[in-house]
Amino acid sequence: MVVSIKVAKQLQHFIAGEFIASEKTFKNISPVDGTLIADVCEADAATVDAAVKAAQAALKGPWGKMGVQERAAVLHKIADGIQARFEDFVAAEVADTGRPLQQARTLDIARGIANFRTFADLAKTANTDLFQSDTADGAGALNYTVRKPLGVVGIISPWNLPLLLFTWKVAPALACGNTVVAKPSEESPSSATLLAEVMRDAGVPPGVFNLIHGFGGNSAGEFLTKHPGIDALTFTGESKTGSTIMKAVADGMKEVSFELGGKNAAVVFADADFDAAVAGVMRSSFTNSGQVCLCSERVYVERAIFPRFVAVLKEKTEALKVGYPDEANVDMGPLISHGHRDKVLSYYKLAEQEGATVVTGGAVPIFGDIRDAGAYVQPTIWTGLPDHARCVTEEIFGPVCHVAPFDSEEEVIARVNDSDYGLACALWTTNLARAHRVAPKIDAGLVWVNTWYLRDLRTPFGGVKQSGLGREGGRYSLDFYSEVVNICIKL
Ligand SMILES: O=C(O)C(=O)/C=C/C=C/O
Repeated sequence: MVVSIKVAKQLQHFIAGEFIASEKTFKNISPVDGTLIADVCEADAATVDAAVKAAQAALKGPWGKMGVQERAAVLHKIADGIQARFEDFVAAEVADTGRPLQQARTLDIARGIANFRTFADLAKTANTDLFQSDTADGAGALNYTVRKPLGVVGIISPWNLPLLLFTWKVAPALACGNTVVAKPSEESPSSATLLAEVMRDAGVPPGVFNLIHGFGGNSAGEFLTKHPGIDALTFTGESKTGSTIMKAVADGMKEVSFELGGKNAAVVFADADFDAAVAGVMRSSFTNSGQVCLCSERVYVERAIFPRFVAVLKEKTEALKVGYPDEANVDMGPLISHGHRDKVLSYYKLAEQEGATVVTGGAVPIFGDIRDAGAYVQPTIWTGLPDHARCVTEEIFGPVCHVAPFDSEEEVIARVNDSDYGLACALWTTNLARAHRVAPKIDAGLVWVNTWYLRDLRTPFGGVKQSGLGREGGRYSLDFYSEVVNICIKL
């Protein structure tokens, strides 16, 4: 049984505090069984323009005059609103993505609430700089910093963790006094639409939060990116889309924050806690059907434990329960769409052409029921590919990893770093000195040791190289979503 969705059968834009339909619509299809979830309105350039104008107007309204304490209270009211409709948000997220109910509850919706609360409190408590400066005349000067809103922030968020990543940008943008025009992915419009209802009911002034639906190129995403009224743009998604957006905003010199792709590594040393490392690599390879930018698609295992590690990983992977979102103990749902499944299956095929040994998986599970019309794939493990194989260098974004042996720290660090990406890495070792020695040598924005995807929302989050520009999280978000101004007073 697929979880019943509680959003309207037509998902509309939310502009200046009102839900607005548009002529053109597209279909939101369930990845569990291929049925229609809802028709979704597609914003044209005029609709996007109306949204940006509403956001600009709202800056001059009560929101622009609101102090940080009052603004923080509004963000807590939004969090309260999500909490009050928790199961509606779970149903919306699960309907769009087919993910296990349990994950939607403990990760996606819980983090939607946490993101608003975290940035409400950070905005209230974050200090800025003050320097007492010497001057030639001995009287001195004071240099202090103030943070001011950027203005209208354009937000384009992805389908893999819909509410989590949507609110990871909306919350700090609002906390810093901006207004927003936000476009969720066309693959996951439901929870963002519910959030618009919560914003309205929480009394967020009209025009502060505007929601538009649509696609990227030649659709809402492009119209938003190119709109002259946008003062900054934040995007999470594929690296190639990131560079397209960067070109689009270059003329207007807009501030941009990008959290992009990855081809993350997990490194398991022989001195690791074996069971913890297996469990950790299972999580970092198969969570959310591998559809997390932080997932490990490359696993390096010290040679001494390589055969045993692969054997146990195979056994655990074959024990994973792939099924309906609301099945008891389900571990993995489908991919987001048939289109994305075609991409992942093309890599499953490519791997065999590149000479991979398919330890397990590599195909589509046959359920013999309505799920066969969904977008499921088997969790998959490969070995035997060379480091330069496309399946070992290109982001697949599915439940798959390639496991390779290594012999020394120097060797594995070089192999991990030999990538166009640099988002995250997970190291597994019980040797403290090794952990502190190796972690800083990894070219990535995030390095976990003996864990994966443990998140403290105050920390900087973002990637190096093709994995992104800038950092989100804690005061890093406050700095991105503000103009940081230095004021010098001559005493
Ligand atoms: O956990 C977060 O705050 C976050 O940004 C996760 C990003 C995952 C991308 O796929």
